[in-house]
Amino acid sequence: MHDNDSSLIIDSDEGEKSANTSSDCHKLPDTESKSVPVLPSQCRNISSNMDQLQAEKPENQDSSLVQPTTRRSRRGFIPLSQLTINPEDVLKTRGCSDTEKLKVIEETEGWIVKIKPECADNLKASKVRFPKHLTLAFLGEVADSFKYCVNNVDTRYKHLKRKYQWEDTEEEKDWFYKPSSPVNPPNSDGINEGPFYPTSAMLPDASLLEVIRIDHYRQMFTWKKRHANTLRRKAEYILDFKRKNRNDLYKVKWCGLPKYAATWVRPIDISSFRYEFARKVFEFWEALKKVVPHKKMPIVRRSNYSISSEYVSQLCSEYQKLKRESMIKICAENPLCDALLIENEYDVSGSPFNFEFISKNKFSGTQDQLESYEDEKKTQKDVADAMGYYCKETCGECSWNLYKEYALAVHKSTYTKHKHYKYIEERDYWKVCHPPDFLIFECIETCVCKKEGNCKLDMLKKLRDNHTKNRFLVSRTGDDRGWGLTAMQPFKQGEPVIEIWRKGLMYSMDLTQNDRNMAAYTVDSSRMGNLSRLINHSCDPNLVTYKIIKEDRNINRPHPVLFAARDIEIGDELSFNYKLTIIDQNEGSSRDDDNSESDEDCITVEDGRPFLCQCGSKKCIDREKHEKPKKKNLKRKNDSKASKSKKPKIG
Ligand SMILES: C[S@@+](CC[C@H](N)C(=O)[O-])C[C@H]1O[C@@H](n2cnc3c(N)ncnc32)[C@H](O)[C@@H]1O
Repeated sequence: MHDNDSSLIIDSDEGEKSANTSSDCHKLPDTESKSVPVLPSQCRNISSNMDQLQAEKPENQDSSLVQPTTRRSRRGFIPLSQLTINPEDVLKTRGCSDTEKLKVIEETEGWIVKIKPECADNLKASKVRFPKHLTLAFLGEVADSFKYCVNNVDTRYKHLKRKYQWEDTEEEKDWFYKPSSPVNPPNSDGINEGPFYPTSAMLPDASLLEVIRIDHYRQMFTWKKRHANTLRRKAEYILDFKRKNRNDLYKVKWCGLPKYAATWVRPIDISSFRYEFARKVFEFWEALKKVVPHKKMPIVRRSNYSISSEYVSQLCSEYQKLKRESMIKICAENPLCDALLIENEYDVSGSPFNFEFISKNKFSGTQDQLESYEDEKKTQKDVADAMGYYCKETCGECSWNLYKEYALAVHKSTYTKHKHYKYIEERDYWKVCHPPDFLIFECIETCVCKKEGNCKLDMLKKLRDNHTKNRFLVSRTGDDRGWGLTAMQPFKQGEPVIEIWRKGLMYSMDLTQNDRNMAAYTVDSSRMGNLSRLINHSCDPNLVTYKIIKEDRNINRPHPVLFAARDIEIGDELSFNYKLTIIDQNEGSSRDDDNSESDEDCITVEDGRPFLCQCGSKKCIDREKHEKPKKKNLKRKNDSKASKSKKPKIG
């Protein structure tokens, strides 16, 4: 291990300081041409440099355990990477002598101490007091040598509190003592091997906000900038580079941590995954070459250098592209890979999958209701069969007949022979070809075209058959909208994208069309659903909802399907219009924000819309509300100036 203690301090503010003082800081070799920009060939030197460093590391060093040492840093504390925490000692220092009972501590992730849930009560009984900020994060205050960490955490906590204006709540005081259950069951030795205790299980009665906050703290402490270099985390990619007094610093985005947790490190301080890091450095220079003009690349003889922010943001989007491409490649190369792609570069909130993932609608009513639903379905189908609503000679016959009935009955419009899908020859695909407020009737098994295998009107079936082939990325939006769904393949305008099983805040969508006498049916994905549940609202959406009628030929049981409203590229966030409606309670009138579709399935929330829209589109209904107050002030100022200037002169 590198024994220069000042090398510990590598963060955005202090990295520079340490770089100045350190004598063996990493720098690119000066031996080559002095005016040559730093190019990938030289990056290989970095990697060989790091190989050397790796070799210097004692073999038996297990970085998952903090090692004992007597060496103290110049600042008077022991570098965390050189500390050992002996759980029993810790307990002794806290006056807990019954070590058999209190098998308390698992040491993980550098310096975070996890307390086994069953011990929490014992600790409570033995009156061990933990500072509040530590209890929040489920840390233990373990030894005096950790004091500085505690102070650090304290400062961090105060900062966060100020930043997010968090207030203490009553429950917070109690959080530490709440029993928890680990993720994995104990192994044969009775030891819990779960990687982490999920906050929701740990705090079953905590509100969602509290759970998020605790998770946030826990994560914060795992990536503390000061110790980023000792964390056992892989570098995901390098975001930025600067040279300060001939010392090179790289800004690293760590795997599993948000972008804002990126830290400045010197390669020499990277204690884990060095080879990986060297590769990332190499990739960084490769990517940088693509965006920074040759003239502006850092030259070796310059002792100070930083990349202009314009190039850094270009580099980030380049990385994003590369990352997504590699995700797609991984999926394509592995035909069995039915994994969900999840990406969160913005914060530390956990998985969005707090619902049961299902691939078919489930009926949530009682057995009686289910039976009557099945009976109704059967009757409808029998009626449809008897009426001959299936293709007898040509594909599309069934849909024309059904459409005729529907158009005349519901829309009272004149019927013209109708086609649901149109073949676009030049681009070789079938697209939907009528407005979304009409139902689509698809061919069924009784149809002759189905029997002969030349049906062209069964898009929903194709969508279902292909549902694993359509690739999506679940991604954090980076604003208050939470998670969203991103296309990982292009879709052409009019193509079906995904079957929808939820709508709006309530994650539900009413299906009933026009028969007020029939029981209403709703697709509700609050507890179960598919990926469509994660699609956000937009006032200028790239998806549009169509309703498709299949086997039972029942217009009150359509399958909502999202079709591409325009061409969608890889990386575009998917969105559709929730048709948010405000009911004006005083006047009893409703305002529909989108008149293009019928208002049968609008979300109507009596005291206003369920959320302020943050879709960011030019057509956003809440755009004005998000505009910076500065502008308004400016406007007000201008107005008042104008009104002053307009004042008629008296006399
Ligand atoms: C069906 S969920 C969509 C997935 C959701 N973003 C998540 O993380 O679970 C609908 C919720 O997402 C949020 N949301 C969706 N679109 C939004 C928008 N345009 N502006 C603000 N919030 C939005 C709202 O909180 C809404 O209740």
